[in-house]
Amino acid sequence: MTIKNVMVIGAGQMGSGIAQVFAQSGFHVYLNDRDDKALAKGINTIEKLLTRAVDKGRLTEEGKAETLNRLTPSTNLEDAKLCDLVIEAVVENMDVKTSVFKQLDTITPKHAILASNTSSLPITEIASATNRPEQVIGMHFMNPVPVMKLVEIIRGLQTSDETYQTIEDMTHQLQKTPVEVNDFPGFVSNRILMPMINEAIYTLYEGVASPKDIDTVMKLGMNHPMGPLQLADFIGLDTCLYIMEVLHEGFADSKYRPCPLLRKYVKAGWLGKKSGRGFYQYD
Ligand SMILES: CC(=O)CC(=O)SCCNC(=O)CCNC(=O)[C@H](O)C(C)(C)COP(=O)(O)OP(=O)(O)OC[C@H]1O[C@@H](n2cnc3c(N)ncnc32)[C@H](O)[C@@H]1OP(=O)(O)O
Ligand SMILES: NC(=O)C1=CN([C@@H]2O[C@H](COP(=O)(O)OP(=O)(O)OC[C@H]3O[C@@H](n4cnc5c(N)ncnc54)[C@H](OP(=O)(O)O)[C@@H]3O)[C@@H](O)[C@H]2O)C=CC1
Repeated sequence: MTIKNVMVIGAGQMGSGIAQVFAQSGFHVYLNDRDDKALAKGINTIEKLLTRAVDKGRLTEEGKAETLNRLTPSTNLEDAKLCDLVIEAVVENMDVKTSVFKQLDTITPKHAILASNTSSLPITEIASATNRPEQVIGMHFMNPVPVMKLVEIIRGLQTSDETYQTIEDMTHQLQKTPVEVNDFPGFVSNRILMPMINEAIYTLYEGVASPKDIDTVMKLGMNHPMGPLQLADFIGLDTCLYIMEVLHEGFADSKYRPCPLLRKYVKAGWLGKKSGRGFYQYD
């Protein structure tokens, strides 16, 4: 199948990065958000990152202008009727995602593939909100999308081989490396990463060390590029909590219980870097 037009839904940190990578790879991209302000912020982030790429000599001014020309901001989901592929990157909540997929199923052309950038939610359940489960798939990018090479591709129970192959080929076209995984809570990435982050939060909660010292142990002791608490702030504490809840519920195993401190911070609106405060404070 030939994919020309792509819609990315949700202009947050992941959606804007995904839209940028597709536009830089020559696709026409509709970046959709229900909120004008969020959309403007997403486009602004892309412009800044492209300018940085020009300054660093990785992109020409012409390449930057062409990339921006391929990006169309959208607040109308009906624009998806022009798209061959839609990638949903809204909040990590099953009800919100299934509502988006239900609408997309009626709006998009019959051939269109519907992908989710979900971090942990079952693709099979998202697919069941549509009448085309064979064309629904997980396309899980890593944050920050323009930098990270991995895309976890998740097959739902009914995802067809043709859909899988199209998305795998597309991942190579984006200069990323695909890894095929089956539909289990948290897939591979967050089944391993998020319990480590949750354990770091317990380590803080139990007074073992300060946030900075916990992060230093993992950075200097294990060569991680960011400490787990800094990484949690970077991902978003709301997203971390939602993922832990999916693991806890999905495996029905107490080893995945979210740390009470994580819940407390999310309730306080301390969502990490994006809200200005999490385990650290940001200007
Ligand atoms: C939750 C999920 O479902 C799945 C996930 O995504 S989990 C999160 C996965 N991501 C990680 O684990 C990231 C861990 N951190 C890192 O790899 C690194 O700290 C990092 C790549 C983010 C930054 O690298 P660094 O060497 O510490 O900093 P820095 O030198 O400033 O940045 C390196 C490059 O990344 C770019 N970069 C950094 N942050 C960026 C961002 N938010 N968006 C786009 N580009 C970014 C910088 O522009 C820089 O590129 P150039 O200098 O070549 O232009
Ligand atoms: N953060 C990370 O490191 C990673 C996150 N993910 C996954 O990507 C998805 C998005 O995460 P992230 O970008 O961090 O989240 P953000 O909070 O940064 O962005 C989500 C965006 O989606 C918008 N949105 C919410 N509901 C709708 C809707 N119904 N229609 C259109 N737009 C909507 C939000 O708008 P508003 O603010 O108005 O609600 C917001 O602009 C989640 O599923 C997450 O699990 C995957 C990999 C890594």
